[in-house]
Amino acid sequence: MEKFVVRGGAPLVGEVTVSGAKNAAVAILPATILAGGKCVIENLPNISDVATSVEILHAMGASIRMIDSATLEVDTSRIVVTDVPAEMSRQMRASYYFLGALLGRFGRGCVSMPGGCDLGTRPIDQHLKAFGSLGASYNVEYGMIRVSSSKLAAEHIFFDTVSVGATINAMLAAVMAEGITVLENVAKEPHIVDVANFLNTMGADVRGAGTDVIKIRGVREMHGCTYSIIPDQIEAGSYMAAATITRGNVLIRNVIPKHLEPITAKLEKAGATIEEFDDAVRVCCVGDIEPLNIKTMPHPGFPTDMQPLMAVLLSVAKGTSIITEGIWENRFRYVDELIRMGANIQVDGRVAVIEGVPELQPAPVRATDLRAGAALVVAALAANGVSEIEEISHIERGYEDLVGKLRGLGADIKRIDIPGERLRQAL
Ligand SMILES: CC(=O)N[C@H]1[C@@H](OP(=O)(O)OP(=O)(O)OC[C@H]2O[C@@H](n3ccc(=O)[nH]c3=O)[C@H](O)[C@@H]2O)O[C@H](CO)[C@@H](O)[C@@H]1O
Ligand SMILES: C=C(OP(=O)(O)O)C(=O)O
Repeated sequence: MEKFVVRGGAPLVGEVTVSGAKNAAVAILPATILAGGKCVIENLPNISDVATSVEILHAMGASIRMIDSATLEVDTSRIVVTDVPAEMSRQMRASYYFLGALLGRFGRGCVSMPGGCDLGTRPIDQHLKAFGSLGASYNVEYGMIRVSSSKLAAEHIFFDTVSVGATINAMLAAVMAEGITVLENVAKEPHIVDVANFLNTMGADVRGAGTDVIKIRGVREMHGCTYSIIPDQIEAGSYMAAATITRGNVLIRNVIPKHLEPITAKLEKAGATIEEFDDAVRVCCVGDIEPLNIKTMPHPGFPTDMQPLMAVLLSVAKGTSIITEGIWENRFRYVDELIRMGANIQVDGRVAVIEGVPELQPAPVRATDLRAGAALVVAALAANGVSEIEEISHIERGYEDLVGKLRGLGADIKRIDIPGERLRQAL
């Protein structure tokens, strides 16, 4: 087991470069299956969810070649296996995208119920509804989801709830279905647009991504391509929050400022000064943190994945803030850990009432999920003294080289292996 040890209390200062978006990468890698040929994917983040996706592709018969640390060539022409190994698909949420991609190319696919962050129930009924509407049959048995179809046909699908995963899975399954598929009430996140752009670069005809309605004209075949993944909105937002709470001054490079707007607006209200450039933002903060009310919503609303990071920031605001979680039924599990660090937060269902305290205290804490883990690291950077964050494998699912990037900003943080550290102390 590994942990981060952070000595906090100093402002973050300098420049940091954001990696490619996790939630786009984990959809684009399975989508290469639809090419049945070679794709070169650039700006891939070096995170464990990407490693798992690559391992799955490899296990299914794809050839993978590393071109550089952020670029892979994925050749899916020789894929024969359409069952994703269960132990691999359970390691991440996005393994469900293999279903859509396999169904689209081979008319069949099987994955185990996906893993990912524990945020309460994470149903996949809308994914199955989309597959069913396109003419596939499916069953869920012994934790395995199996889909199959002799011929997919276009359909008009109205989603009952706005779902990132179901929108992407429906696009993957429909790109080669005969006719024009219309998807309504879809998700509009930047990664939805990125996946649609990738599919179009492979020869698909997907229009309207980023709006409420996506139209897909089925094509007979697709082909390989070269594609660069968008920067990670949430990784960028995490550094923005860290710069603000530590009263730092950080230039965050490789971002699309437009994607950050909901985050920028809230951080400015909290007291940060944010300067936008073409592909960078500078965040600095000198004064008090002002309290805020935030409700998480589908894009272009405030992103739920930033919610724990904002809770940390608001725990040292001058007054009372309210955060309402509009997407997940149980995304406040980290609050107990934050309370160990001196925060004053009351949670009632999906609402957290945060009474700002003058400062956070260092403490040993445990990452309960990916963004909760990142939020605790940010809390530790703000707390004067040494904190330890355990269960960091959650964090490493989604943040490339968090330690290296934070050290580049002057943070005192290290990653240690707990048994190794005990041995060193014993000697
Ligand atoms: C790998 C990935 O991209 N993960 C992101 C994705 O998760 P994920 O794709 O799992 O999230 P969804 O957008 O599907 O879920 C949104 C809401 O819809 C509900 N729902 C979803 C599917 C379904 O079939 N039925 C249903 O009821 C969920 O319970 C939730 O309340 O979007 C979430 C919302 O922005 C983010 O927090 C996750 O970081
Ligand atoms: C919830 C998240 O990820 P996943 O859906 O992969 O669990 C996240 O990225 O914050």
